[in-house]
Amino acid sequence: MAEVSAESGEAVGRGEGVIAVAGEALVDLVPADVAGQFVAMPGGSPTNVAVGLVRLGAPVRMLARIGAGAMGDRVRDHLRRNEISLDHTVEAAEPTSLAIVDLDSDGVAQYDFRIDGTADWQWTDAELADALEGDVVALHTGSLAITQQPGADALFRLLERARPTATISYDPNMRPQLMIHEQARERCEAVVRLADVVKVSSEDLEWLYPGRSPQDVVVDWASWGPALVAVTLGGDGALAATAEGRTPIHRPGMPIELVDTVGAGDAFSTGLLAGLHRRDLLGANRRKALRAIDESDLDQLLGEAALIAALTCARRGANPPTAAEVEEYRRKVGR
Ligand SMILES: Nc1ncnc2c1ncn2[C@@H]1O[C@H](COP(=O)(O)OP(=O)(O)O)[C@@H](O)[C@H]1O
Ligand SMILES: O=C(O)C[C@@H](O)[C@H](O)C(=O)COP(=O)(O)O
Repeated sequence: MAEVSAESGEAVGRGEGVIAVAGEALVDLVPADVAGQFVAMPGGSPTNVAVGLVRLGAPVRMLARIGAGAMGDRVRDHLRRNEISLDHTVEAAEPTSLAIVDLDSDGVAQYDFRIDGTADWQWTDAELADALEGDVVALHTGSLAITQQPGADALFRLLERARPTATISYDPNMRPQLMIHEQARERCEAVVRLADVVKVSSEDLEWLYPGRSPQDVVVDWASWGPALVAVTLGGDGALAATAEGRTPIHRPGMPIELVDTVGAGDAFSTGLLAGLHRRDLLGANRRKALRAIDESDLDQLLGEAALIAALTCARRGANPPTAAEVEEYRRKVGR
């Protein structure tokens, strides 16, 4: 395990290996300051996680099918600008998916999608053949890419292939308007059973299991195999349960001036994965150590994830902070 600095209480040093992230690379249309206008911002839940990880200094491999035309070019530019290689992406002939964002008066985002026949969901096994070559210690996926057919099954087989060597990380990021409830729940539960780390929002759980409390589901899921299950609760922070623990721990949210919640959940996943990477807790050979994470380390990890999420909520769209921005914020507030 990485050493812990007596000064900050944080793990010092860095884990080895690359975090692979698989899934949609699309364009979010985010409401602009001028009423009725939108700003086109490259996004897609897994893409947001990949960008956030690179900005925090973690080595990333992006597995995405990126569409044709100007929108696809924008997405490719976004990845290049964030120093993410296109080597494991597919330049697809199909169009790029669009997510149209609506914000309520509190800045909480709702999504509408244009995804018919778009590039993201057309994975084949052949396109993913080299996805795990080299030192891949974790594979993160979720959201639409693991539920929308025909590509979702190829991605699921990739998770099965990755499991003997890599930590599997999953964010269901449910989109009810695009999913059939029973099928989505079955797929979600199958991925939870394969995963080591699961991050899910309380909103997703309400849709998946109406009437059940997040506390109840999180303990249940943690008994199915994952070492760590975290449930995000919007401004109320997050809950987390471990495979070994009984009572979930709660980490309150951080007070911020909210601009919008676009990418908040992805930023939380980013914080979790970056923290696990830095603590050298990723990779199948670290599974035992990950399962043994203690309560105070877990609490600290949730705090790091909440900070990344809060800083993302404080600016427009899915625009996660860099390590330097996180440091600057910490210096400012004296933490
Ligand atoms: N109003 C808020 N104030 C501070 N942090 C927030 C706020 N809303 C969300 N967050 C942070 O973002 C995380 C994810 O938000 P949540 O809304 O639960 O997920 P999602 O964006 O996936 O729906 C929360 O756990 C919290 O850390
Ligand atoms: O991939 C999607 O479903 C839409 C994304 O483009 C969007 O940026 C998003 O997923 C944000 O998710 P959140 O982190 O749960 O807010």
